[in-house]
Amino acid sequence: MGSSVLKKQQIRFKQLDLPHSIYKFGGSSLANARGFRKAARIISQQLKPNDLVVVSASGNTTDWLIACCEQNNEQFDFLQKIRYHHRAIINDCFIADQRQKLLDTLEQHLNWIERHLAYSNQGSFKNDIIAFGELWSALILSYLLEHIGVPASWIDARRCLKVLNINEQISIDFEQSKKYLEEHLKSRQQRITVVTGYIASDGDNKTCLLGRNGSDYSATLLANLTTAKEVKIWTDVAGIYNFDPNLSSQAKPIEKLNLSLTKTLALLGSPVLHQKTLEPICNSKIQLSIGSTFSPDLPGSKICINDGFNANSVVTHRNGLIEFCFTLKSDIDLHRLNKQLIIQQNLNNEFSLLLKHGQRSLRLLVEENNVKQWQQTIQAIAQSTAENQSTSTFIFEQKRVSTLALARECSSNYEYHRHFFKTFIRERKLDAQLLDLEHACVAILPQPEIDDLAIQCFDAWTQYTETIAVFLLGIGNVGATWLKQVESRQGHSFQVVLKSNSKTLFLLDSQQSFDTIDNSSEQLVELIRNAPFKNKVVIDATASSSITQSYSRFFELGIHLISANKEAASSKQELLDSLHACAQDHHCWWLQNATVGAGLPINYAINDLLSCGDSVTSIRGVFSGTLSWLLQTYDGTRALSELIQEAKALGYAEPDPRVDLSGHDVLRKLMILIRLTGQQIDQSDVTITPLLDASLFELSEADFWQQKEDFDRDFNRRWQKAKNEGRRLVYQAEYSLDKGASCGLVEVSESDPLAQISPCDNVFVIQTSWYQDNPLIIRGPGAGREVTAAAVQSDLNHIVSRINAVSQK
Ligand SMILES: Nc1ncnc2c1ncn2[C@@H]1O[C@H](COP(=O)(O)OP(=O)(O)O)[C@@H](O)[C@H]1O
Ligand SMILES: N[C@@H](CC(=O)OP(=O)(O)O)C(=O)O
Repeated sequence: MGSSVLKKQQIRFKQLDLPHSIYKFGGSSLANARGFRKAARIISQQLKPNDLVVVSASGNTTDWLIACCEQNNEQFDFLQKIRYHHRAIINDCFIADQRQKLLDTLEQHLNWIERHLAYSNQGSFKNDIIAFGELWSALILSYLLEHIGVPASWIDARRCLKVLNINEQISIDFEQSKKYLEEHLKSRQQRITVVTGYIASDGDNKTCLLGRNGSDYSATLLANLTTAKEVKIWTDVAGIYNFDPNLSSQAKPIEKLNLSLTKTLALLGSPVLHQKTLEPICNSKIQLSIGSTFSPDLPGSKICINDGFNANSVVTHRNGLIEFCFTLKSDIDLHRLNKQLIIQQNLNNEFSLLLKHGQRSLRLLVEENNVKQWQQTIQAIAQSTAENQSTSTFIFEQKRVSTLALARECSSNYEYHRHFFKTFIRERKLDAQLLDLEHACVAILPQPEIDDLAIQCFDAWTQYTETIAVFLLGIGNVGATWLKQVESRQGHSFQVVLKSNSKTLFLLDSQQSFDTIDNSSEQLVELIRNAPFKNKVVIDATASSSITQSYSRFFELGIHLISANKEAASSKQELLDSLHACAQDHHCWWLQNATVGAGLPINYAINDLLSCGDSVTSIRGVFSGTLSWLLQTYDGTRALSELIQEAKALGYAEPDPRVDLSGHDVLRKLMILIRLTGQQIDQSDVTITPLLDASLFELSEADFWQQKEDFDRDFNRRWQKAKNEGRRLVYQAEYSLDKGASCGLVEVSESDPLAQISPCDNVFVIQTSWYQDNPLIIRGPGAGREVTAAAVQSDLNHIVSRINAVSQK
């Protein structure tokens, strides 16, 4: 079918009043009179004249019609079932003449079926018999619409959906279908048309079926042919859920899902949407959605054809399958076999999955009902390719199985899914074959029915995704120590799911490392975004400014943040304000207790005072644990440079110790505290004097160390002078409302609280309205891996309890 034909037809169609929407009501929606009434109400409220409605056979009618065609003595019981089922609907929906007319028509049709069932060659009428299911639904619904005042008519799709039928292999004849459809559209005169789904006809007007559940396909095909803007599939559940909602009340509908997840679900045999249904809309702008006939106000699911990835996952299973194993005596034509698989999958909406194949063996999963047909197909393929037909005999085994799968929307970030799924199977000691598909982990289990196991899997997955997931960025001093602390305790209500250094990301669970990914890249954010956890917390234990560039993305994605990294908190006021606003807008918490005073509760103390109505008038203190250690340890016996190296080795100093020596680290902490008191400040507002001569900080690190003799000598002189005067050298940070902010090396008396500290201590002297004459003093270790890691943990504890409080609401 040339695409030029399609285009030409579309231009012609534009002159007609084309349908905007096509609604499809499935058998589960139309299973009873209530369902028909609900459908009619939705149509009357939402559709416009010229729109189309596609219907399936009511409830199990198609199954019953197929059963009627089986050669056994239950044929007429099934016919009776069909009779009572439809009579009940007609009697409930209509009165008087309309009722009688429909009952008469039904009876005529049933008589026709009965007569044809008696024929010896009834096989040739099988499709005509099965087609009645859709016909009755169209008839009843169009009458019902008229009955409630909606102008409507119905059409047998065999008059407008034309197929090419070559050796029972059916393909859509777009040209003919458009021609007949156009004729119909011209004549419908502002009425809603109800079209029978699932059925079509070939060039000889013989009835052809579009495969089980094929009415969805009829709807998307009609949308393609008429360039409709939307297709909505109405069923008995409100969209595609993360698990079969009829099996668990905990299953949640997915509002938006992309085509790859939808296709994966179809491949795994989920009944909601079939592969073929998606074909006519794949490269179009047609909006496909799914909603519930019984709760039409619920949002339902939208299939986003061109949309990116979300982090949706679905637990899906399929009972009643047969695993086929063939060992052939000659090579099989795999190309032909694959083609046949696609044909049977696509045209008949049959489930089948080729598990494994060699030249002379293959394993295949198929539906229980189709075993015979597959056996014949494979035998035929094997025989046609064997050089000597007698050698093509094969040994064939079959096993009843079910499949359980965890499908995911994105193809990256599958480790979490895989880890969960493997653990789930392993812990239950299930005898399963595991299969890794691009978008799903699949287990083939030797049981014919696994509903209970699927429910357990869904519950376990829900629990797994609801744990609070922690992503640790930076496994240097603080990060690695925090991790050790976490590992040494048990019973956490969070789970560390990723750790990273500047080059590599590790998923902790599986001990797998990813390819080298730069931390600053959008890839890291994507990885965290797509991780399948409901509550996510990032710990930034890096000293990297590039990570801070991702902060706003984290907040936009609803991810909470703990910063031990001071970069963002001490950045430009304007930037900081926008980050806080972003966190607030997205209901995210951003805690930074570890940025100042290591584990000392300085942030919490100030926040508490402010929240009680106090106000801070001044803060003064020693904020650098490193400088505190250096200045308290220095006694003139060892050179300053030697002590600097030792501080680095002990993990007190920043990776480049000059960040400490320049006073820059103190400046950042001072800014963070001032901002915490509610004041605005930028770097240019702070007077800063480095510990050593300012020119030393303009050198490269190597050149800096070349100057050590000079700076060791200068420092010793200054220290000696203070000592001689009975004073102590401290690196002080100071801020007051009237004098502003500064930091630098000062001499203080022995009785000053800033002098009364041990090496490594920080001290904060805080004056507030209420602590004016006798200031509040917080003193204790202000550097060191353990205490800083504890500060991170303290923030995490706060976030965890807030998340838990919110989820209990
Ligand atoms: N993940 C899922 N989301 C929604 N429905 C599902 C899911 N898995 C299985 N189902 C089942 O699919 C059914 C809808 O498909 P189907 O019976 O073919 O509908 P219809 O008859 O309307 O075409 C639901 O009733 C539900 O039990
Ligand atoms: N009635 C047909 C076609 C169909 O699409 O049905 P449903 O919409 O109920 O899945 C079948 O049962 O296969």
